[in-house]
Amino acid sequence: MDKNRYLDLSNLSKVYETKKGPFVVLEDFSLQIPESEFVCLIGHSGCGKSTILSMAAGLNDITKGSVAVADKEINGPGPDRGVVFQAPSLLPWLTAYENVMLGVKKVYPHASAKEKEEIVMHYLQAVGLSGAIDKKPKELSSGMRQRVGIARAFALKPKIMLLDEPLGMLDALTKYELQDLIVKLHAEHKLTTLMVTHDVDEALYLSDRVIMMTNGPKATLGDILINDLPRPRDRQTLLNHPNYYPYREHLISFLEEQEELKKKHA
Ligand SMILES: Nc1ncnc2c1ncn2[C@@H]1O[C@H](COP(=O)(O)OP(=O)(O)OP(=O)(O)O)[C@@H](O)[C@H]1O
Repeated sequence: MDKNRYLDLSNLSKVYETKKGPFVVLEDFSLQIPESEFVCLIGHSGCGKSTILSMAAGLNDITKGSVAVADKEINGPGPDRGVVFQAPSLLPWLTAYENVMLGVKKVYPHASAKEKEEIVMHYLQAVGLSGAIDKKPKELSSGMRQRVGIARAFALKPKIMLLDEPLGMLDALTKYELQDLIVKLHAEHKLTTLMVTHDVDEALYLSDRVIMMTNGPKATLGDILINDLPRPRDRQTLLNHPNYYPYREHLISFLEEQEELKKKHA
């Protein structure tokens, strides 16, 4: 197995059929993510970030190109890929515990009841929810619901984690808490991760590399920032690092350039 292309997105193109005819959102997008790497994907709204993620998740047909996980080409969703969206789709009539258990039962059909319980409790504890396991989604704050979504994804022990703006709808404080949680989980599990975000500071805090996408239509990879800010990271040390602001400036300049191009072509 080639560990340098643990998640291999190869020459991806996506055409959506619309009333006005075919719409080429994405053209020839390639990205290889080595095992354990954390990659953030940034780009202007509508450039196709979620489209890439949903194709990698197997939830959206690939028009051209391929996605492989650990050398195995995917052709649909699978337990090898955990997915967390902006709002977790929890079943409202089940408790936090039962929502996580649902997936665990599917992925570990042969585990004993005690083993399954241990897995569920381990991940609910890891996301700081041991005190709320019996609460239903409507009794939880949006941050807590997202913690359940994260626990559910990790409990399935996927090979790859796909995060589509998981913190996009949270208030600033909750967002910081969950960023810290994601940093902690990544340090512990070293899961190969592809995460979409709009937030350049979040990208610099979490990632090993930041992939910048050009505008659509026909969006593709525009630039890559190698984020070698030292780990383990904490917010304050990062902000004081001499490379923090140059890296941030690099990302913002790219987005500004794309904004200018967008205006020119409007
Ligand atoms: N099912 C669909 N049919 C037609 N067009 C679609 C469909 N899904 C997405 N699109 C269009 O494809 C483009 C890319 O959408 P996508 O959601 O991937 O972008 P994004 O970069 O994730 O945007 P955002 O940052 O706003 O979430 C957008 O113009 C969107 O309107």
